[in-house]
Amino acid sequence: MLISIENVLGKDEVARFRQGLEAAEWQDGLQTAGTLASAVKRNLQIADGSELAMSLGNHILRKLGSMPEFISAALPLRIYPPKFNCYRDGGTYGAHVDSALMQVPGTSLTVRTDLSATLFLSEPDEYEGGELQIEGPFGVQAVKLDAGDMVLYPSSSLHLVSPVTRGARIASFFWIQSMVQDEGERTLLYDLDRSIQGLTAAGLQGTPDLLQLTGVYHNLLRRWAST
Ligand SMILES: O=C(O)CCC(=O)C(=O)O
Ligand SMILES: [Fe+2]
Repeated sequence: MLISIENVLGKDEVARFRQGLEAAEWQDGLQTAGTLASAVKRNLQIADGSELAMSLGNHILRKLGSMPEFISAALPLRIYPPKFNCYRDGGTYGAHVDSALMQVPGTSLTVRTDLSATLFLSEPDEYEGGELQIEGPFGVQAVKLDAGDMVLYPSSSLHLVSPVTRGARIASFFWIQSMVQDEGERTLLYDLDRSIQGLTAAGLQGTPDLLQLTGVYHNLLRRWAST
């Protein structure tokens, strides 16, 4: 399942991020590419653990923590500290699958990558190309969102970023270990939660049917979640 979440950052926050990032030191993304990725990765990144990456990353995590749609879709257990990348001058990231396990630098913590996220920090008209193309059960989906919006997709998907032939594409990207490892189970829980939220908004709160549906949600979560 591929989910776009709008307005993770407002336009003023995006502008503040961009100011910081444009003045920052960027390094060759190859420095952190695994053997599989290094043949296809051509971009720039901010150093992991830099003060800027940490402070912007923490801001993103705080925002996401208060977003019911993100919590419902990801059921996050652990989140890899957000990283920042930039593609320009033909920069691209060819087809790859993200590594299954990522150790958080400077810690002994390992994140199993269940979900991958890209939070766009450039507006689509600022650059040519740079679509995130994600392979799914119904073919390839090309994603290019407004600045401040984020896409979530299963880390098991083959994906690529097409070459940026004009301007620059700046983004934050990171991985999430979900309490529900199985993509199919997580999708069912997300769909069920959306229905419950919809029925609640329609004024059915407190009715026996909605209570029962809410019970089913929690009982499935109890079965499928690990903490
Ligand atoms: O830049 C993006 O949108 C995705 C980056 C990516 O796929 C990766 O770093 O593994
Ligand atoms: Fe990737």
